[in-house]
Amino acid sequence: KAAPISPVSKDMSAAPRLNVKPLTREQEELINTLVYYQEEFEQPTEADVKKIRFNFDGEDTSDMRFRHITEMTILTVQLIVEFSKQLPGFATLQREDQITLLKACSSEVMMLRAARRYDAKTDSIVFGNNYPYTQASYALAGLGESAEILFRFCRSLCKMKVDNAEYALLAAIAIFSERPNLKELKKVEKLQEIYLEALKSYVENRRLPRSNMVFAKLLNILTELRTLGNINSEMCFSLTLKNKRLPPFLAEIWDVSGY
Ligand SMILES: Cc1nc(-c2ccccc2Cl)n(NC(=O)c2ccc3c(c2C)OCCO3)c1C(C)C
Repeated sequence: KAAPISPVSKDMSAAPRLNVKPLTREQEELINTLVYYQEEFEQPTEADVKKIRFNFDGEDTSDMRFRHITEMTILTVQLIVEFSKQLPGFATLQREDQITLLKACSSEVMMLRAARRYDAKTDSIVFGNNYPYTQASYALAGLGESAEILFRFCRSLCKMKVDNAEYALLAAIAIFSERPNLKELKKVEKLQEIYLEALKSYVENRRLPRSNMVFAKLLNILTELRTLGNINSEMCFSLTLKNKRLPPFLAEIWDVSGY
């Protein structure tokens, strides 16, 4: 019985590009696995979202907005953890390194998820409970200037027409990144290399006519994610100065002292 045609190979039915290596079977499998789990852990369940009290009827204060964002973020970070655990190779790492990677990548993958949930028509980010976040609603929650940077990032990825496979691979590459205090750095780098190779092959074999340098632009996104993640850490710290507390789960995963 022939193996089922995986979605990736289906749209590879066009003639292979000139002197471009086709995706290997393993790379196809890897990408399909990632896209599957990206879908699996895309949205919080209805039940979870219901738990987030979201009745802004009456006065809609900055605090209520802020709390709503923190609760949505907790659900989303938990989905990122579940996605990471399914990544081929993740389970081969020591528990300590798994934690190090998850703490460091979570805000970066959050930004990727925000970009993926960005809707150009309404210029808003539609997280889990289908409540659109505009730049204004971010500002209302007290995240004004960082919202500017986030929305610029979302628009640029939207213009690049980053597809599901590329989002999933970018997330995996961000997860398997060199971070301080890793015990098995070489192992993480080796894993990242596999995902980078798969992304390179995937991009080169994508049929849709796209501007060149797509792979380079996708790698550039990874650098941007580092910057965004760092600004998030600065933001976390500044919140403690403004006495805006983060929920313990986020304070712990993002190393906000004094939680
Ligand atoms: C509870 C909570 N949830 C988020 C968040 C919300 C949406 C996407 C990504 C993140 Cl990390 N953030 N972070 C931001 O909203 C945030 C912080 C700094 C940024 C940024 C965002 C979205 O985006 C661009 C660069 O700087 C926070 C706290 C820290 C307020």
